Amino acid sequence: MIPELPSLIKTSILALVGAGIFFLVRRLQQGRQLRELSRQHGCESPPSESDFQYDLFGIAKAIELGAHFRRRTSLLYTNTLFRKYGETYVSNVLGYRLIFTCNAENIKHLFSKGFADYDSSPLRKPLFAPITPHGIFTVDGPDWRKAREQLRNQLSSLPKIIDLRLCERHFQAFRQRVPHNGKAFDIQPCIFSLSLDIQSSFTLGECVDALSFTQSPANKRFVKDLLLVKDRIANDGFRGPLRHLYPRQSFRDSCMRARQHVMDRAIRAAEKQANNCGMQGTNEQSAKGYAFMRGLSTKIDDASQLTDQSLSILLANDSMGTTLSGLLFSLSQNPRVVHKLRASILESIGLTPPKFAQLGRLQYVRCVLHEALRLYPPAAFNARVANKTATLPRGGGSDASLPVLVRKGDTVVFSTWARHRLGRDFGENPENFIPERWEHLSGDMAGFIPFNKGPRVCPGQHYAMVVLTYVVARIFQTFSTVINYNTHPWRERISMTLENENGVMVGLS
Ligand code: HEM
Repeated sequence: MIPELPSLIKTSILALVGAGIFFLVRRLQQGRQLRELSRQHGCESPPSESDFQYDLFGIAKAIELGAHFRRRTSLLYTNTLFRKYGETYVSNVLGYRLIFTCNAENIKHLFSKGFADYDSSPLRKPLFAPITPHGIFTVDGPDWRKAREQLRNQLSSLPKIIDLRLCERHFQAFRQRVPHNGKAFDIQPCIFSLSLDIQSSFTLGECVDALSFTQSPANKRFVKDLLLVKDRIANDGFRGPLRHLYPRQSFRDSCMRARQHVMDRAIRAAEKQANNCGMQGTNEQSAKGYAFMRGLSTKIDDASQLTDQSLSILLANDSMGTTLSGLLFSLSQNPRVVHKLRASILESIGLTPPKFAQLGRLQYVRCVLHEALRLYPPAAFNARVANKTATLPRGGGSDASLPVLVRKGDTVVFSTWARHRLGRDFGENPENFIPERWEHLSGDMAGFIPFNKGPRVCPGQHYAMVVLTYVVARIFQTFSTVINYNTHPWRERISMTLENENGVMVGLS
């Protein structure tokens, strides 16, 4: 029977009041539980951003963050806030509670003891899903452990997986791009192309020829799609929920094409693997050399999963570009270091391209790379979401020495950029490029986190250091001077990694 209108209204009002009371009681209960937990762990609140105390819905703060991202001042802005509020403070962005930290103990906690309490996927999954739905960057828990295990063996045996003859071929292609007689050019895009060529050869077993003057239309399209995808992921990361307001068609198209490009090769690798089954040995090391995808196809027979993991490795590639671009920018302003760097390389190994065993001898190359990774960490920011009520060891109370309660769903944003530049972990003048500081410091030291640490540490760390050492050695065996043509200071451009918005204008002679 259809109830009369007045009784329908009455029922609705009663239901609404009931729901309201239920909601209120639950909030009060949760509040009481949180206060109790806070008391048990000795937690105190960290400072909240006072400039936004009346911004109840976090809209003004979101606009402020967006403006800094567009003006390329996000890193300066957050460092200013760390100086103002201390190493840990809280912001409200569009109703989400964000805890910003650059405190060494808090970051160490996220990497180690507190690792299981925090996830990456709530933030990354919506961003990466169209390109790598089940890639290692996108997943947590058992899926992540499985992906990690699959990658571990493929990135561990360095002399087997790194083909220095191939690196040399790519270096020679890079050399073709350097104008003669120290003429000015923007070295940054060449460096990014060099690392993409190295990385695509390594991952797919075929080069995308980003440095070539005769790149095929298919490779050109693939590189263009990858760039668009990476840019969009970075922009959407900053936009948060507002990303839904922006059209996504071209992003989806690029994801689909880039995935298909890699999928075609994954299918071929999986078929080859199936044909080789039963034959002696594996096909990881074919006549063409090692290819990550072929190696992985001995572990994964599903082409879609193989595509996810291989594309993830390609997306991680820019980090080497950031490191070299930051290094060359710093060197352009430090002729003393360039002179010392070249002399140290020539003294250790002379002018012939280094062999694998010789790379470890290049101590000063290691120092300049560590210094570049410190000042220009490719992952300048990172974030985790609490998957249950958890804590951070520091940031609470008037002197920030007490633990902080982190509620389930809160986001902890940690800044590698700030950790590397504020404070005294690295000795005097932390904002300056001084490779000699690494003659007394270790790359394993607690506050140095370009590759993160703990279970989710970058699995490509050692691979990257070998390849970077080779490239730096070859550049400075070949050239003795870096002429500085930069007329603007370094300015952030946050994509999947970090670039100099103004380019890196140098001459090599
Ligand atoms: C200078 C070069 C590099 C730097 C600074 C770097 C840095 C990082 C950082 C900070 C992470 C952790 C991200 C997070 O937990 O949120 C990471 C993850 C990762 N990196 Fe690298 N990376 C570099 C090069 C590479 C290379 C060359 C490869 C592959 C050959 C690679 C493969 C990966 C993978 C697969 C992950 C995901 C690990 C996981 O989620 O368990 N990286 N990298």
